[in-house]
Amino acid sequence: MAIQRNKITVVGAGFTGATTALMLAQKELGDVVLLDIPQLENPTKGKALDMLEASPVQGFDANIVGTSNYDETSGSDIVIITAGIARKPGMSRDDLVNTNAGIVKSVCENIKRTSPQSIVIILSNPVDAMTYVAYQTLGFPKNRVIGQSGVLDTARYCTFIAQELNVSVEDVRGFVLGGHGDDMVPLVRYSNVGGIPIEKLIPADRIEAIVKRTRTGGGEIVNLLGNGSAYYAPAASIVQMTEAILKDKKRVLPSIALLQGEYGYDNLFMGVPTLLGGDGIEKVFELELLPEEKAALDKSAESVRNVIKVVTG
Ligand SMILES: NC(=O)c1ccc[n+]([C@@H]2O[C@H](COP(=O)([O-])OP(=O)(O)OC[C@H]3O[C@@H](n4cnc5c(N)ncnc54)[C@H](O)[C@@H]3O)[C@@H](O)[C@H]2O)c1
Ligand SMILES: O=C(O)C[C@H](O)C(=O)O
Repeated sequence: MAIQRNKITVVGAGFTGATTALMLAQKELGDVVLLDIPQLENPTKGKALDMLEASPVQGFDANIVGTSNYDETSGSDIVIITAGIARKPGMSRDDLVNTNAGIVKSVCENIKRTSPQSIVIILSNPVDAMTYVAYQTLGFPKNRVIGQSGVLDTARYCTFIAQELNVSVEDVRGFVLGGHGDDMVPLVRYSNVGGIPIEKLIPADRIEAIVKRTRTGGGEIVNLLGNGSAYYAPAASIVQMTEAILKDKKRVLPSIALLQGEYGYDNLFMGVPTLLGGDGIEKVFELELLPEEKAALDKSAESVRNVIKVVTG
């Protein structure tokens, strides 16, 4: 009996999109359709074919095609949106809002038509506001419209903690709440190494430095690259979320979710701990926060609201 593979569409075949497509195929999470604009159809086909030709060497069974035609994406289980412009040194993610809102809206109009049952994961920046735009345009239930930021921000945070203590990254646990901007909230109190709270292991001034570096982690890479933004860790983050959904793993991962009263916010998309499984965001975990943690989250929420206002008028 033939088992049908999952179908995953990646919109935007640039740095993050192409890297994501390759990682998805390498993990055999499904067949991948990589889509970019018609002017880039041949390079998109070329990237997909090049990836496919790596499959006999690496031993993965997954088809990968490039296209600019949404009909080829139809019936996708998951759609990942990486389309849009990336920032350059000196820019904030919010500077991308007008251009990327137009792009995300047009992409979502097509997805709504061709993959109406899909779960959509948004990467394009400023990602909290772009997830809002996607939700408005798609008209899908909130569990099927998910933004990626927290897995990446948490990965950076955990990398820096592991480096600080010279321990395995596998033993570091923590998470980052809030918007994907410089006032995101790494939750120090909930972070541990092998179960030991990091506050018992790292001096306060060093923790503060790690929190600061996490908040500006995207900018650090932008400044080093000079002409674009991070893509390896962002792609790995999207792939982890996709795997959690396609394998119904019920992972507890931070995602950008629509908040309707949780944490005291209404009608706001922002990063919170979620349960990711076959239905997308199956639950938002609400934690009790100390007054200073809530104040930091309020500040981050305010920044997200201000960007959303730009797109809602
Ligand atoms: N949320 C996150 O954590 C995170 C992480 C990394 C990157 N990003 C964001 O992801 C986006 C992409 O980054 P990148 O490094 O891949 O940029 P990139 O410039 O390498 O690729 C973007 C691609 O999108 C394509 N595109 C533009 N308009 C399109 C449309 N209407 N339909 C289909 N494709 C279209 C472009 O042709 C290009 O190939 C940026 O906005 C970036 O800021 C977010
Ligand atoms: O920093 C950026 O502009 C890209 C992305 O949001 C990141 O955090 O790497």
